[in-house]
Amino acid sequence: MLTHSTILGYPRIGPRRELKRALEAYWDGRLSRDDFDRVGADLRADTWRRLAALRLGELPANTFSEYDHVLDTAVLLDAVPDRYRAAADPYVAMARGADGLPPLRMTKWFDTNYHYLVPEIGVDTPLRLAGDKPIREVREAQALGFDTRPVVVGPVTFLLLSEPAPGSPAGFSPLDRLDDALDAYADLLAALRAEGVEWVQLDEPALVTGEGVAEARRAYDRLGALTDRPKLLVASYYGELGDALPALAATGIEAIGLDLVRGGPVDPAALGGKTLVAGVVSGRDVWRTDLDAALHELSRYPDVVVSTSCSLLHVPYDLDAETDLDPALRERLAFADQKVAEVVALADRLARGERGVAPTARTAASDARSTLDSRAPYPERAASQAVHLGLPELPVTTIGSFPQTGELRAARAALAAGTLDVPGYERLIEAEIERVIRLQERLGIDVLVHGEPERNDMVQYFAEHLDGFATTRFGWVQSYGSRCTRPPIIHGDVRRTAPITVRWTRYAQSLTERPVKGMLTGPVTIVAWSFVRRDIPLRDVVGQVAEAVREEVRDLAVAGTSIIQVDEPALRELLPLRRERQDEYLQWAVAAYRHATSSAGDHTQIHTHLCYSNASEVVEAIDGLDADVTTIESARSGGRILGQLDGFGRGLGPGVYDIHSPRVPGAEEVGDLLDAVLKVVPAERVWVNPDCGLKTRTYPQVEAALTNLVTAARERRAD
Ligand SMILES: Nc1nc2c(c(=O)[nH]1)N[C@@H](CNc1ccc(C(=O)N[C@@H](CCC(=O)N[C@@H](CCC(=O)N[C@@H](CCC(=O)O)C(=O)O)C(=O)O)C(=O)O)cc1)CN2
Ligand code: MET
Ligand SMILES: [Zn+2]
Repeated sequence: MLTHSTILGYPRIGPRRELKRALEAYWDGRLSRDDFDRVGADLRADTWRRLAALRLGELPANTFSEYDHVLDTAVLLDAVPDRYRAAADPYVAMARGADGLPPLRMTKWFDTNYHYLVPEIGVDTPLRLAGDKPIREVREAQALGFDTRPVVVGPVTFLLLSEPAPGSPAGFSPLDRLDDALDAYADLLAALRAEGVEWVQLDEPALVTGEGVAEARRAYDRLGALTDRPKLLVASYYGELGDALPALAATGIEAIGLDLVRGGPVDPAALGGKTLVAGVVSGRDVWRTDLDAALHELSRYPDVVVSTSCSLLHVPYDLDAETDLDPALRERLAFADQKVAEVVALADRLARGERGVAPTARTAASDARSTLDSRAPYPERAASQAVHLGLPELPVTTIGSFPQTGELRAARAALAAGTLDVPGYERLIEAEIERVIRLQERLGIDVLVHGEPERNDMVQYFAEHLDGFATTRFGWVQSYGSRCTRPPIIHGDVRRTAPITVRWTRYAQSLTERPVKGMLTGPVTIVAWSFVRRDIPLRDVVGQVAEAVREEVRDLAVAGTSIIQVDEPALRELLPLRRERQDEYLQWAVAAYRHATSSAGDHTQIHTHLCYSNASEVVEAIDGLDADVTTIESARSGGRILGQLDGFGRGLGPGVYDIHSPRVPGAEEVGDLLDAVLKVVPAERVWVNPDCGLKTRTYPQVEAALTNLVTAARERRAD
């Protein structure tokens, strides 16, 4: 049997973002491959030592990644599209693109703010054991004296998250290749057994969506029946297994991981005698666990290992680093290391025969805010906006942010350290806004932005200016590759006490005759990218934030802002993973957005922006937002969203520049994407814009790319 405590995974970016810095230095050629590898090895060693020091029973391995664990799995299985194989570093080329080669598509990992690279699987994509990363990590741990349980994305989830390679026959699905994948997994299991590995964890979070149940049965019947293999833990998380639980329980695997925080309790008999790896400590929030309630739940199962509900990838490392937090709030919090300590404490108490107490029922009843829709129907608004704005056909705009330069970040750090005063900081921000305005005028952009230089992050910035939020100094969580965020903590009622953005928008507008878009983050996104209080329903928290955004929209409009963009890139993120719960969510999420924007008059043009959203799943809801203009990610997915937007009756800007790659698209490439848009959407409603904000890019890249956007738009206007 397993020892009695474990975790499904641990953060990997480093407590001070060591991996981020090393990655960026390695990509820039400032760090050698050897030195980069050493940073990774140190992070892995520190992780195992830390977990052992916290007295965790069973340590995971292969939780590290140089970019993304789904990409790691594709490389492990040799599922590398041919076009990348000749690149100097195929892994980096798939992640970030290389000369002339766009990267793989990137999208959200389930309902989290983590993003993975989407593998492409075709009828004859290789699926064979070609790599040895899990084996290397196991050996590395052994050399340090630790026996570990390697964690690998499971075959069903891997294939469900993949997309058909371009040119696949109609009706082909990557899951059709399950048997080939299982051959490779069988080889991997044999190889790990040969290393003396006792347990392997195969992650199958995709099963909580209700898909892949029959395939999971087939996969684990087959892997379970192998004789030359370690014991198998199949881990599910982010929800309940539903029908997949009896399917797994009927196979020959040894243990099942359940998310008991999100999934709720199961009948112990349903486990078919397997060990339960019981996820009772939440990996999705920063709240302390109710240990008595968790113990009560744990004591229902005969053969149990205490665990986290999912990997700790989504929470910061260590609360002890946050010395500035209000002590009353700190008492309620637990980051990764505190959660590990909770798991260990629970295992100790369980071993002593403690049984805990049932939790008291939570209060629920939601008093959803009703929308005060005051805007006229779109055609009327559009007419009044057209007169007011006088824009050319195919107007060119950007999504909001311009490059966040090292000087800006350093200035913010200096402001926080007290070595730069507020007026000095504000002068710097104004200078940056002026630079951004002049640049856009020079490039011939039609609707300008102020560039968001004053914002550390589009959510954290608003959190810092609203009551009810706390923010952290070191609470970094990986979003993708080297990019991280510090999710704010919503711990009380949210309220706006003063205007937040009006000053900067007004300043930007004072510099130019062209319209400057006001720029706000929407209520769903602010909540989705924060850690949320649990004592009131989510929709009520979103309702409070919507009210705050509504006040800001009103103040911007009163200040004369003629276009206001309210971003909702996370609209799909909070979408329940199971279909049957999705409609209700979409209804209140859309209502919150409409409430937030309802304080604008009809002549104020409302824009919204979505990205990474697999927007196809929420097209109707996007329509329901009723924004006058919607800018949406499209370039990186080859414009796939276009097929679904023909019914969309308002302004539309499918991105024609993939800003997530350092690659600059030529005017012709941009023109081709634009032509594809013009085939589906009438020209008078098409906008020309990048996929997302430009904050992660450099000025030379941005200048070159936007020049090409303007060129492509002007050529088509002339036609
Ligand atoms: N919250 C959130 N989620 C999102 C997005 C987003 O924009 N925000 N976009 C999508 C993609 N995800 C992204 C997530 C992060 C970043 C990003 O660029 N993050 C920055 C950090 C942004 C930030 O908080 N910056 C702070 C702190 C910067 C910093 O590193 N400061 C230095 C000190 C300053 C120096 O000398 O450089 C330090 O702390 O060590 C600031 O500007 O003030 C990064 O990883 O580098 C981009 C996209 C989806 N999810
Ligand atoms: C992740 S969506 C980003 C929207 C934001 N306005 C920006 O341009 O950065
Ligand atoms: Zn975006």
